[in-house]
Amino acid sequence: MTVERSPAGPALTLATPAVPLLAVRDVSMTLPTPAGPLHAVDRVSFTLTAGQAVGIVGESGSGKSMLARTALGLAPASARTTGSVRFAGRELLGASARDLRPELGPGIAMVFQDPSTALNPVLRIGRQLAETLRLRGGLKRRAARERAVELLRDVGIDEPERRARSYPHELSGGMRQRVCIALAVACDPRVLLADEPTTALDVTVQRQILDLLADLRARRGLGLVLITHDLAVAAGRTDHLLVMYAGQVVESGPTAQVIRAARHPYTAALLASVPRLDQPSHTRLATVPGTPATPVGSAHGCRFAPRCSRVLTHCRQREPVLADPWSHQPVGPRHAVACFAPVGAAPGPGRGPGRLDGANGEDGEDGGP
Ligand SMILES: Nc1ncnc2c1ncn2[C@@H]1O[C@H](COP(=O)(O)OP(=O)(O)OP(=O)(O)O)[C@@H](O)[C@H]1O
Repeated sequence: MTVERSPAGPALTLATPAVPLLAVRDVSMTLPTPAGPLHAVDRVSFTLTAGQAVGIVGESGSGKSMLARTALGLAPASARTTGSVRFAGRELLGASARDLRPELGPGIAMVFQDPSTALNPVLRIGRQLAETLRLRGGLKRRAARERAVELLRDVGIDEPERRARSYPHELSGGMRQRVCIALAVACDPRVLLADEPTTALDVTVQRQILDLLADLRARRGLGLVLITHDLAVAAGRTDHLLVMYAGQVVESGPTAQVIRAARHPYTAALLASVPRLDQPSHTRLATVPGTPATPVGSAHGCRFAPRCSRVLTHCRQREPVLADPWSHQPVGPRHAVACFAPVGAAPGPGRGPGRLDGANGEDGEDGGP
């Protein structure tokens, strides 16, 4: 909290930093499997403020969806969860589904990968929207019908009055996803969690849907959590990035900075696998070598070590913690990495996350997690 002097006189005004809408602190989620406990989410922390977009990226199985579900109190029934998730000041972890409904219903909404499974195939889309508005928004029948059409217009559907009478199968994949987004924002949520919202769509439509999410975020001051396996989707669309590997966040920082100067070898490998416009079309894309780790049972050392090009003996023995590589401070709002040999630093056993070569105060602040 900072104190500012009013220009009109000696009276003081207090300027508080943005209060997080969603504060995820040290959240872990373990699932029982025949091979032992699966640490699907391991000590993850982040915050989201109004109007901010946080991207969660990582390969398939890295724990992105499980993190999102745990944060919403939707982890599988057999899961063991620890940590804290506060939404608008209220603790969500450990609360029953019944207790959560009044908070989550209007407060947090989700958009999923496959719009066709999220819609009822035998109901016209206007009816589906109107039902949601009546049941969850408390609108009367006529007001709900009118609002449904407004919402369709709001998410960029042409001729919304006519389209409201369509069944889901009569719409394109992009239009169906727009309808799902309309359903998600129908009751004015404060947080929108989008889990691979464009993975099932072709590239042009992907861009339109991402533009729509950015537009809704700006107009409604929504906090957006964008989950994707594709760094290119998160780049330029999010303020802060969390890179997940085997259930852990291995790098966290302002998106532009992480993209410009990735410090974790895993992030660097993910970046190398993103196609670039200036690459000749026949260029073979790099892939992250090896297969993703499944965090089952107890393990020693860095989970990425078996696939890492910069691995040290040390990395197989001790687990690196997420820390600010410039200041040796625990994870803060700026760029942090969990690596003993971050990209840009001369590797050396026992140095821990430390000062990086050439690293200085050039990194942007985003006030993020
Ligand atoms: N219901 C479940 N029971 C047991 N293990 C599960 C269950 N759901 C997911 N997992 C495991 O939890 C880990 C994290 O899965 P999660 O779905 O969060 O990954 P992800 O990063 O979202 O990948 P994807 O994009 O493929 O969904 C994986 O090892 C996965 O196999």
